[in-house]
Amino acid sequence: MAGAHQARKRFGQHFLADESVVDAIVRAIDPQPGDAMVEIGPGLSALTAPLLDRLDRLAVVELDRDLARRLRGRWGEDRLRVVEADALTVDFGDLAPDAGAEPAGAAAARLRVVGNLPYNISSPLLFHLLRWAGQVRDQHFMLQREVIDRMVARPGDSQYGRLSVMLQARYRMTHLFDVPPEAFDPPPRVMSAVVRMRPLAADTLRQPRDARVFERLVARVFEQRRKMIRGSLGAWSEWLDWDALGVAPTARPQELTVAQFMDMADALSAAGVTPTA
Ligand SMILES: C[S@@+](CC[C@H](N)C(=O)[O-])C[C@H]1O[C@@H](n2cnc3c(N)ncnc32)[C@H](O)[C@@H]1O
Repeated sequence: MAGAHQARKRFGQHFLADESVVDAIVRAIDPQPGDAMVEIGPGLSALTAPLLDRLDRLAVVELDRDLARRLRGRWGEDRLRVVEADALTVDFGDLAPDAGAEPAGAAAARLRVVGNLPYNISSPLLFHLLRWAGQVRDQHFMLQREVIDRMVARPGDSQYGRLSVMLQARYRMTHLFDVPPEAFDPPPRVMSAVVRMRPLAADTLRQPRDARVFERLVARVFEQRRKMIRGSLGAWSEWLDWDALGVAPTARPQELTVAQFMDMADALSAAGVTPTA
């Protein structure tokens, strides 16, 4: 399957080799001709080719220079825009294939992001992509099963943490199906799965007063996940009226809901606390 290309471990290269899994992912994505879609890590085009069979155009972000060259040689620029870059540094708002052809923001608001992601950067990439959550229609990703368990974990679950809270504040996520190591060449050591992420509808989405305070608060308490939140918050805890919040200062972070984290962050912002304080 990998042909003449030698899979590079440092780029997390595990190429999909099972056609039935490719079909299942493409069916889940359900690409339509006019979609503004971006694929991260196209590799040897296991997903790219069937996506392009259905789309007018596609943009891809690939870090491996050899793979980027192969992709350019296979499709014309009018169909496939190859961005040779580290997805962690890419401005996805600029990438929608027909961005610029429509009024500002309109194309980006339809952005669909897909990919069999490099597992070594999956969490930072998910955090990076959060910046465009307001412009995204949906995201479909193959990830390590363990990462998807963390994304969809609920308060009280052992996997519930920073990733769960930050993503659930913006997205509704569905674990679609598992994919075994044998579906890849070379096979990874872990189980994989496919997740669908759809931004929360406007009537359920809550924006924190200061997104940076919310981010800092969540990061801070989960840095010491076994500690009571009052202890992890240090001086910040003095600004909080625990009774009014309905939160026990002795609670551990994995017991709190996304809404409770938002309430705490908003109380801190209202008190004038800054993310660096
Ligand atoms: C797991 S492979 C998937 C390849 C292909 N989509 C498939 O399903 O067979 C991950 C791909 O992401 C690329 N990649 C790794 N790190 C990257 C990064 N930081 N930015 C963009 N692409 C990256 C790798 O070169 C590889 O092509």
